[in-house]
Amino acid sequence: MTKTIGFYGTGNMGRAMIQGLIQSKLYEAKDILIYDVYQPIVEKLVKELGVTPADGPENLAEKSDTIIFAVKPYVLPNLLKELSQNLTTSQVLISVAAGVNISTIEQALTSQHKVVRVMPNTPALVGEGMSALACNANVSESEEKEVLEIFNSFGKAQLVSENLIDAVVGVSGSAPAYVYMFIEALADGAVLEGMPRQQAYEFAAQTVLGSAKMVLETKKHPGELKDMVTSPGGTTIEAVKVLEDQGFRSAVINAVQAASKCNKRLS
Ligand SMILES: NC(=O)C1=CN([C@@H]2O[C@H](COP(=O)(O)OP(=O)(O)OC[C@H]3O[C@@H](n4cnc5c(N)ncnc54)[C@H](OP(=O)(O)O)[C@@H]3O)[C@@H](O)[C@H]2O)C=CC1
Ligand SMILES: O=C(O)[C@@H]1CCC=N1
Repeated sequence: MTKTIGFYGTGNMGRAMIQGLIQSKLYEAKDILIYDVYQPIVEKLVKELGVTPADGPENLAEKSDTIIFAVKPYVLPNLLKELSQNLTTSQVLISVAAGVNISTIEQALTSQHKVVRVMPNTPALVGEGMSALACNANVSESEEKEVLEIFNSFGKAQLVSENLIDAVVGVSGSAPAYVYMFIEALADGAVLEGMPRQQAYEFAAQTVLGSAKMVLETKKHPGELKDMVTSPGGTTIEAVKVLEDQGFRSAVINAVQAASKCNKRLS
């Protein structure tokens, strides 16, 4: 029998996962049900992607085998309470909301529900997401595998213990934002030196992509890869010194910690 997956919330993160899932071909677009309070976004996704709009929130709960909640953190507990009569203990309920603990979700429903807390990121849209998953005790091993398959379909996914989700927010959930800032800043530097802006974005983004691939594929320590670029008395060490003088590393470490702390605070 064909399995269905439902999404509450089709904003930035919801859309990224939906598009990633369709591109991966794990689900056919018609088997993806969506519900969002903002109707224009639903119409747009139905038209552009061919997903199925639910006839209201209860209808989505009743028709979906697996459900992903991609609404804002403060919306989630009330939404779960509203749906408590429609959600069953055989469905796998996945939340991507920052700062919402598994126990908060269980309290809004019952401790018998199958709950998975996930922290994904928006590169899911292009099949290069990074997600961390934490499951409650009601999720069976085969269901755990199915959820991993969903999140691996648009990138990479790992099971973690729930207490690591705060670190995950800092290092990957929120991190695309800092990487885009870095790309923008790299390009601004090239523009300052006279390169046209569009060309500068391509040089900067491809350099970030290639450097990330080197870390993942060579498995070398990032410091060793840095040293391979840094010729004695050369251009790179001049740039490295400026970054160290201006607190680049500690700025990034503090940023990761700030996002993690905020995630803890939200819970
Ligand atoms: N953006 C990101 O990079 C990441 C986000 N997340 C998490 O994903 C969740 C969504 O974030 P994001 O996509 O950025 O937020 P968005 O605001 O872009 O999307 C949320 C959508 O949910 C809609 N919504 C509000 N209430 C309901 C409801 N009761 N039922 C269905 N839909 C509803 C919102 O409509 P309206 O705007 O009209 O309220 C909006 O369209 C958050 O919990 C966030 O913590 C996790 C990892 C990364
Ligand atoms: O900024 C946020 O709160 C969400 C969670 C991780 C990325 N975006």
